[in-house]
Amino acid sequence: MPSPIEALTPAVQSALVAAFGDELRGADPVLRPSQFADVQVNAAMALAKKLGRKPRDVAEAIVAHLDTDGLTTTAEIAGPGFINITFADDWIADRATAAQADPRLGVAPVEPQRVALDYSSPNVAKEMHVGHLRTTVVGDALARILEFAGHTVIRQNHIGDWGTPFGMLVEHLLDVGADSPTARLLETDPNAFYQGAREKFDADPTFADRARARVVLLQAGDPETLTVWRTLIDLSLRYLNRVYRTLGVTLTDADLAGESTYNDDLPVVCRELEEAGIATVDNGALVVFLPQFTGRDDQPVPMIIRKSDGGYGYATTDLAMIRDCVRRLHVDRILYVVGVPQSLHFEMVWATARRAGWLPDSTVPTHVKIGNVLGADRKILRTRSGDSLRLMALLDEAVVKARAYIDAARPDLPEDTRAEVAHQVGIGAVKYADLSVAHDSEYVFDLDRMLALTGNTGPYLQYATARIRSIFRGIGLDPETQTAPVRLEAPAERELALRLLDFPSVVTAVSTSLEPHRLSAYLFELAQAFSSFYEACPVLKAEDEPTRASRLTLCALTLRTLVQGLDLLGVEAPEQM
Ligand SMILES: NC(=[NH2+])NCCC[C@H](N)C(=O)O
Repeated sequence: MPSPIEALTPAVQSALVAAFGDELRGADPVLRPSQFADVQVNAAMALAKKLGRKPRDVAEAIVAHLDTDGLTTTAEIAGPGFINITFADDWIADRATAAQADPRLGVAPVEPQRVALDYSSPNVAKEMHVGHLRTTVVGDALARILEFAGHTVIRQNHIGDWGTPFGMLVEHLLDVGADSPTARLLETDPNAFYQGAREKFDADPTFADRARARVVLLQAGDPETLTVWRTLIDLSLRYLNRVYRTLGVTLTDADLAGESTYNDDLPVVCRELEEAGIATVDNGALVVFLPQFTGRDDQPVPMIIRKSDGGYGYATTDLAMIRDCVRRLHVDRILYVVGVPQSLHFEMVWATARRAGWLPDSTVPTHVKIGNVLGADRKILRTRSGDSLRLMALLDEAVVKARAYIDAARPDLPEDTRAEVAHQVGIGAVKYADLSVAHDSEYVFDLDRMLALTGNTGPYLQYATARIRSIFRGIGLDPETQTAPVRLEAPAERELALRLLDFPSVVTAVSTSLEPHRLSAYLFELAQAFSSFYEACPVLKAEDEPTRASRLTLCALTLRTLVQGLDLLGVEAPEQM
């Protein structure tokens, strides 16, 4: 279902053609939301210049040829040549009624694409930190939004499960035994397991030698070593999956594509690039030089794909991943939800993949850049001892704080309900805070602000949904079955209905721009419009039955839109709070 502005656009385009001829077919009529009307047409300004006429005359000609077939009531020229347009109440009301009857709230599926989505990607045997919170939460919101829009999403969690530290980790696991309490640390406190291995490595030269020999065995595919390595990964996955379940993200073991997945492809990638003359040996390493990427000295920046010791890095793995995604999965798009600093790395990998013929022009790669999470001192969030903050500890703290709130606000709720609501509110607050700022900007991690019941926060929106549910609970009505026709009289009703009709275009826009914070901003505005409506318009005590029924439909549609919108962000909406 097109938004009001989208519905009006073709009519204004036709008016442009009717007034000024065929060369204006397809021209952008520049429709913008306005504080003076429902929408403003700004096309006259630019057109006047082009046509050598006064903007007001151009605006008058557009209005004279405008036929909106009942969609609008007035089109008035203001100032130098703006056209202020008002939508017809009946049209808005009919659309709102139709949206409430539609399980997809008017969101029409788009032309489906196959999208590979690389997100989360933490390292095995390491605690996830707040940086991973963002790559996980933003990636998961994008997965949900793209799927809802109609695309096929192939989630790819590139866990760091390979590399030199695994010699030491495997050797440590062999020493302590897979059933030991130390091994169980991988599930509960992976950093402690890692530290244990590291300390032995630094203190005990024979252990260090064994660790080095183990790396060689691991890379050679020694079956016994691979079995222990597999156990290490499995134990670590219990930790990762616990974080994912706590966060309520949609990643499962089926989405794992660890770095090790591409081991067999890495030599092939190197050989093919060398044979094609794209990579050359330089000081013993195999490197790709791309003339378009130059450093300060104007010399090309090398991208190393095989180190002089024969080892491989991220560049080679990422090249193998592209090659595989295009060949085997036939993707139209590849999205990488990864930190801002990796930007040049990805540009170089894509350029190399294009030259090698692995990335056709029809496949579009995008780096969804993730900004840093800061502490109150505006430096990267760390513990007092300088370590990166454990994600699980932050999440636990958020839930404890939410629990204190709900215990005080709703002592009437049963204990297990309060525990569940505290979880939904605590986790929802942290996720929403992350999703309400542009993904490439930094933000300060502040639990008190995230948990506030006012402002653009998760709890504010969750509370708005709980409040609407309580209206329906009070009269024993199911909001899903509330489909009485919407009628518009009060300005606040009209304002709310107009906002509701924007949902489909917001979802579609976010699925293209990959900016979940625009959905958050929309939901916040919608909740505010609902608040104004609820203050100005009595619902249960409305003056007559059709008005009451209409207002209940507006309440139900608002509830469904907020809950659906929050769900697309991966934020749960408690039944009560
Ligand atoms: N292609 C990628 N996903 N690269 C990002 C890897 C992130 C790395 N595993 C980390 O935890 O820092």
